[in-house]
Order: sequence, then C-alpha cells, then structure tokens
Amino acid sequence: MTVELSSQGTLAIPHPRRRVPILGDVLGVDPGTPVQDSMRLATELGPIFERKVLGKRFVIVSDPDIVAELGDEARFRKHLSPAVAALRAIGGDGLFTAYSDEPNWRRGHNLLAPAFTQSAMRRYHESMVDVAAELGAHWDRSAGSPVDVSADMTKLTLETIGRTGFSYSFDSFDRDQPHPFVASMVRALTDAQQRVSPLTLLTGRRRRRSREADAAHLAEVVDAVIRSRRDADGGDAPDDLLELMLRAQREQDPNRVDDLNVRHQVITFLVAGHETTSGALSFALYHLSRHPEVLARAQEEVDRVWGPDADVRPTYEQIAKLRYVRRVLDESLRLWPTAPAYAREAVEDTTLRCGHRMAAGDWMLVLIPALHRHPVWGDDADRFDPDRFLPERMRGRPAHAYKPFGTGERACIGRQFAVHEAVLVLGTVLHRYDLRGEPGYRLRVQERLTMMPTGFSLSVTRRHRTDRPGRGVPLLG
Ligand code: HEM
Repeated sequence: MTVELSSQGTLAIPHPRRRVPILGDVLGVDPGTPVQDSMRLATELGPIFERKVLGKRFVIVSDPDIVAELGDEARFRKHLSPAVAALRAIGGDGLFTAYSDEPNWRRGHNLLAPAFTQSAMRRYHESMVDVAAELGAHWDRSAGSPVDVSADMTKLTLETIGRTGFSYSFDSFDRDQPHPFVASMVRALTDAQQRVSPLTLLTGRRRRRSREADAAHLAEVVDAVIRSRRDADGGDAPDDLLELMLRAQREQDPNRVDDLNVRHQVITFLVAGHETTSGALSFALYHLSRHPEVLARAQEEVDRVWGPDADVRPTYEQIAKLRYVRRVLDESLRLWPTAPAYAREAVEDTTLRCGHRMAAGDWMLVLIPALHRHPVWGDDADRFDPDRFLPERMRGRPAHAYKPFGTGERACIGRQFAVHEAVLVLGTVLHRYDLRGEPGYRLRVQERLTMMPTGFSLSVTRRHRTDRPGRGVPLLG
C-alpha cells in the first residue's frame, strides 16, 4: 500500500468528498445499507478511509497488511463498535457483546469452548441431519411453488441451534409465520445497526419503547427455556450448552456464571448461532442457482460421496468429504461474509507499519467484504469461483486476506459448528433437488448487522435416480 503522511507525521486518511458540518459524511448514504455504502467507498477511496457520522469517527480498513497487524493480540483487542455496543441491550456481557476485560467473557469462553471442538460436532450431527430432513419435507410440500430461501434457511438454523444448544424446538417448520423470537431479534439487530444514523436519531421515543419491548420478549423466551430445564428431572439432562452452564453453577466450577449471564449467553447463542449461518446458506444457494457448472460439479460430488439413496442420512464423516461443497461455502463467505465487520482497538499507543499513529483506545473497523475483494484476490475478485479455495491457490495468498470468522481469541467460537451445519445442509439440498432461480432476480442484500439476500426464491424439484449420472433406475414415483 502507498501511504501519504500528513504534516503531523501520521497517515492522511481520505474521506468522502461531500462532508456536512455536524452531521458528517451522510450525503448519498442510506441508513439501511451502511456496509454496502462503505464497500462502494472502499473502491473509491482505497483500503483505509474514514467516515464521520454525528461526530463519531469510523476508520475503515480492508488492507490485508493492516488487518494482519490489527490481529496482533499483544497490541490490539476487540473493540465494541457503536452498533455492537448497542446490542448489549439484549446480549449484555454474553460472549459476543462482552468487553474483553469483563470477567464473564473469560469465564464464558472457558466454560463453553469445549462445546465447540471438532469432536463436540459429532454430538450435534444427528440433530443437524434431522433438521435438514425437515427442510426437505417442507420443500417437498411446496409442490412446485417457489420457496423463500432466506426465510427457510432462518427457520432451519434457528431450529438447529435451539435443539443442539438448548434441546429446545421452536417448531419452526410447523409455522406459517416466523417464530416471534425471530421478529424481535431482527428488529433488535436492525435497530443496533441504525443507531448511529442521524436519520434514525429523530425517531427517538417510539423506537426506544419498541427496543425495550423486543429486549423483554427475547428475555422472556429464553427464561422459559431455562425454567423448563430447571423444572425437569435433572436425572438425564441433555449434554448441551445450557447444561454446561447449569452444571457449572451446581458444581461451583470456578468458571460458573450467574443467572443473568446464563440468560445473556443463551440469547447470544440463539442469535449469533443462526442468523449468520442462515445468510451464508442463502448466499451459497443464490450463487449455485446462478452458476450451473458449479451446481453440476457440486451435485456430482454429493452423489459420489453420499450414494444414490435420495433419503440418505449422511454420516458425520461424509460431511467433511464434500470438499467442493466446502469451497462453494468458503467462496460465498468471501463475497458476502454475513458478519461483515469487526473492530479492533489499540491496547496502548502504537504506530502501524504504514505510518498511522493510534493512541490507546483508538479503533478501526475491518470491512470484511472489501478485504475479500482486495487486489490480492486478483483482478476478477467480484467473480464467484470456488476453486480459489483449492489448497495450492490458498497458499499463494496472505493468510489475513480472508477473515469471515473474525480474528484472535474473540474470533467466532461457532466456526466449526457453522461449517459442519452449512456443508451438511447444502449437501442435503443438492442431493435431493434441482434448483432454479427466478431468471430476472438481481441480488438485493438486506443489512441488519448481518447480511442476507432478500426477495430471493428458488424453484426446487426432486431429483431422480436418472438425474445421477451412471445410475439408471428412477428413485421416485
Ligand atoms: C457462517 C456463520 C458465521 C459467521 C460468518 C460468523 C462470524 C463471526 C465473527 C466475524 C465473529 C467475530 C466478531 C467480532 O470480532 O466482533 C463471531 C463471533 C462469535 N460467533 Fe460467529 N459466525 C458464524 C456462526 C456462528 C455460530 C453457528 C455460532 C454459535 C453456535 C456463533 C457464535 C459466535 C459467538 C458466541 C461469537 C463471540 C465470540 C467471542 O467474542 O468470544 N457464530 N462470529
């Protein structure tokens, strides 16, 4: 990166041309799409630029060298951006919204990390297969009408984290409307993201009331889940996240957390554990529907690894063998990383190698979709190409050019969970259906802290044995 130094010897950071006094860089900005606006600004202004909104300064970076430096845990740590700090209204000091020096972050991390190891995934596998099969049954019932992909992926991922983490079913596929938990969560996330916008500042009181009602509703749902567990006969309690926390309380474990934090952790995992994976699956299905050659290759792989039985229940080992499907997921998360930003603050005064000085507490926002389109990805970085994730091509790129799951000790604890679930679900869909997107659909991305395709539907038709090369006899009907 080339740098230009200001008269004070620090990096002169570009900003949007038309800056308005007091309000800041708001012209041409849509409060509903701050991430996509910033992606556009990154192409205009480069891999480090600033935006000011109502006196709040955001330094936004997408340069792999700077991102690598910000990942140095000795000099930087997680910062709660204004949007993430606003989420504390529902997540309190749960893992995602805790400050790194809050005691409950370390305790919660130590307590819950064993539930996210690769071997722990074996315990969740059968429940994940069950939920994927329910999606199949739901789509079979759609009888040829297009399915709303993001809505159904949200049902699926909420159901999966509910059952695996808390042995609780939201009965997602038996509902016409999303569970009220989802409606409250979507409003809470959207509200958090828009909290820094001057336009939304004007709608104060009504917004505050609705925010409080949503926080109360989320707490109510979660307290009911916790209560039903406490009331149950503890004899054969399921081995899940909730049990880990309740057992630690009973056994006076040094990492035990109090009742309020148990609530915060459950809300955190229900939200963080489904919203991002739902978006990742929806984007992957969007790309598959747009790239018939990728779709055919992915289907060929699933047929080969899982065999011809349309109602197959894949084994745990058969998920990791879907290498090409995994590359489809990785490439979807490159173009549309569904948790699109994370913030890092300087632990003490420091100077970046590019010359930019940061005082202790100064922070920068890593804009992941722009990092994932940096020139190190080549001059066709906007093109969907899963083979970018072939091992030999990955070795040729800087490691910090790909960060969909964040960085360091505050990186995503649920990464293995998300990958196992997403590959399993994509495998199930590809094995069972042919997919056809609406020909006129142009990708629209909704932002609510996370990103999700909107208005995207697919026509799904059951595949026959004759659709699987070299097989012969029809499987159905
Ligand atoms: C494709 C799916 C997912 C993506 C893209 C994703 C992305 C991320 C990112 C970027 C962070 C770091 C945020 C920051 O530094 O501020 C994060 C943290 C976190 N994620 Fe995920 N995530 C996904 C799935 C999951 C799942 C399935 C779970 C739980 C089952 C989960 C639970 C969490 C939690 C609890 C944190 C906070 C960790 C901590 O700070 O200790 N995520 N995730």
